[in-house]
Amino acid sequence: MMAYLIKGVSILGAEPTDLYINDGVISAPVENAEVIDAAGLVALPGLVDVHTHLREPGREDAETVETGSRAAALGGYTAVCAMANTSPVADTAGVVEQVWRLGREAGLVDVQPIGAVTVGLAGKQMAELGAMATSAANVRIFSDDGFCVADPKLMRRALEYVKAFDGVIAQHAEEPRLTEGAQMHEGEVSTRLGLTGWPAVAEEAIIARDVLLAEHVGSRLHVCHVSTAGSVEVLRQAKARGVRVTAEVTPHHLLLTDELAAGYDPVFKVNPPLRTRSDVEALRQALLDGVIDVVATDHAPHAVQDKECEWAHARPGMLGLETALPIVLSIYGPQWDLIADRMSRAPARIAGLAGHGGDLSVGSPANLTLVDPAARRVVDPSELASRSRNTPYAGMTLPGRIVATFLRGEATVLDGKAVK
Ligand SMILES: NC(=O)N[C@@H](CC(=O)O)C(=O)O
Ligand SMILES: [Zn+2]
Repeated sequence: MMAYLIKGVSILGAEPTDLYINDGVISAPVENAEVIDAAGLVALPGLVDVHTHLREPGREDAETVETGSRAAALGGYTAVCAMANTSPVADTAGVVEQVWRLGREAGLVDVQPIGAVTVGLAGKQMAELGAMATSAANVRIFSDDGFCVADPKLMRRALEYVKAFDGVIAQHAEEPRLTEGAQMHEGEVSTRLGLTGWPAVAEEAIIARDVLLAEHVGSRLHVCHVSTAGSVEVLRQAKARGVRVTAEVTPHHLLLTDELAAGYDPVFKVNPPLRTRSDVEALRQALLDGVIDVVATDHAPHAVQDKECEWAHARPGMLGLETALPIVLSIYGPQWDLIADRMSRAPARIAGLAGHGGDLSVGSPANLTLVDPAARRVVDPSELASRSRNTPYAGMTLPGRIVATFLRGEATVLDGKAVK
């Protein structure tokens, strides 16, 4: 294994220093280390994504564990949690172990499978959560993401069940009766465009119900892709009462608004939908306050034929892994401690990923990324490592180039390029 000397690097914005990597950990100085000139670069703990869609098994034309892992490493990630809405669904020990194994084989990031809450994501019958938890994949997060666990009794039982192994239910909060036929955020723009709306209350009502359920049974709840100002208020109150709830926001909900639907370009179609400027402002503040714990990408690759079609027929979802850190930097600037917390430490804690989200002290696992905050780059979809092209940021100039990423001391990205 190669030893590295990362020369003159700023750890989380501090005064430049030399960082050694040897034997998989941040080490004391060693001889014969490969020197990386890191003048002007910032070192962060490797980013951790609690919400990634890798599409394998089933839709390898849109993404594979390997291509998604490469996109993640290039985005500065060292671990991603793979959502269960694959085909077949990751609702058994066999499927989660398959995804876990594919992640190991790709070797670019730690791929931590998420297990489905219900069989086939159908919302009727609880999946074998215990078998997934005790499998080699060691599943701790369970989610029907793509669908809401709408049945309150089932949700309650799932919350109770995962308590035994300190698991967490990650809810895609969408009351399905309130979003039938929905195409975009319900508001002025949807009225003007004549598209069926997805009202904010469909999200807020489920979050309100679920924090009460989590409180009642004393379990852990995680709320996926929070998108409205009202949801932030529900979460703020629940946290103030001590409910064990965590929440994520996506880069796109921190930046983009429903006005973008006006061009009918399905690249802007996503679930939950892009909301209004005042929602964006509330989400930005909630991430600062800690009411929202983490930035999660909801990286949702889709094949060309599923995206480049009429708005109504297009699949919802957008790419996220390769642009998440640049988008967050463009919004918050060099608040490195905030970024490290919301994109690495807190997600590692929620997902129970020991070894990630560390403090880069001597002896800790060398999971880290080096960023050049001064570099700017234009997002070119054809240059992305993802197998899909559905980025909403094409043509935008973003700050922050990911120069290198290390997974347990092995370089997965060097000079801005994937090593394998
Ligand atoms: N976010 C999306 O719009 N789509 C996701 C599912 C999801 O996260 O709800 C997908 O799997 O494509
Ligand atoms: Zn979702």
